[in-house]
Amino acid sequence: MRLAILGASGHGKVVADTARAAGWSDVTFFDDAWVGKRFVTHHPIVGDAAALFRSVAEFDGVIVAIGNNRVRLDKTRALFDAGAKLVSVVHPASVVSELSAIQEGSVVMAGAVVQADARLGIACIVNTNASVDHDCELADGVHICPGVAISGDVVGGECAWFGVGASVRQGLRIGADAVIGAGAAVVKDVEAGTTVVGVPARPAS
Ligand SMILES: CC(=O)SCCNC(=O)CCNC(=O)[C@H](O)C(C)(C)COP(=O)(O)OP(=O)(O)OC[C@H]1O[C@@H](n2cnc3c(N)ncnc32)[C@H](O)[C@@H]1OP(=O)(O)O
Repeated sequence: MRLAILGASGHGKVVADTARAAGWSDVTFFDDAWVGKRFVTHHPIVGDAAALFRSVAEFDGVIVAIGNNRVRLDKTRALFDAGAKLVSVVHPASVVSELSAIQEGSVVMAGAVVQADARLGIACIVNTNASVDHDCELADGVHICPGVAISGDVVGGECAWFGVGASVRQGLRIGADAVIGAGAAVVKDVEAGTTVVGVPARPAS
């Protein structure tokens, strides 16, 4: 089973490791820095993004491992349009409810938990030891960083970024492109495009 990963960053390294644990036997990277960088750990980088777009048919699965939410989502959509078979990668040591739904191009890292009736769009990241509780709706391109706790019924807008260790009270609406700072405790809705930090979280000055 051949998996192509676009993005040879530290995040890409963890996606590759997660994919291997999930049963992908052959992992190949593409990255625009490939001329000067030929390996991520022992996985080869064989070309740039354009090379992947030319060769999508050669892979059983394709996923984008770029940390920037907008870039990851844009590349994922473009690869879909180019006919790539986008796949989700779920670590076997995560706990994902069979009542949840995770769309293509998303990744769930080791130790993460996704509870019943949670719904995740395309190109989402549920990072190491994060939890997404029941009935959450996360739009395309959301990143839940390591150790984040999202309570039940939370809505995360497109490309919202939940920083490491943040907590979010149940039932809140987090707007598109919002940024939740590391360690924040979110107890009110967050407007689209707003950065909030602190306990309780308030807009960053
Ligand atoms: C596997 C992985 O690595 S996944 C990646 C995980 N990474 C993260 O989760 C990072 C989350 N990012 C953050 O929390 C960032 O600090 C942000 C986005 C909130 C702000 O970043 P920047 O805009 O670069 O802010 P900057 O670092 O310049 O700080 C500006 C001010 O805000 C304060 N501040 C920054 N982040 C926070 C925070 N999380 N909580 C409280 N205060 C903060 C700083 O102390 C600083 O205050 P000062 O002006 O009084 O000195």
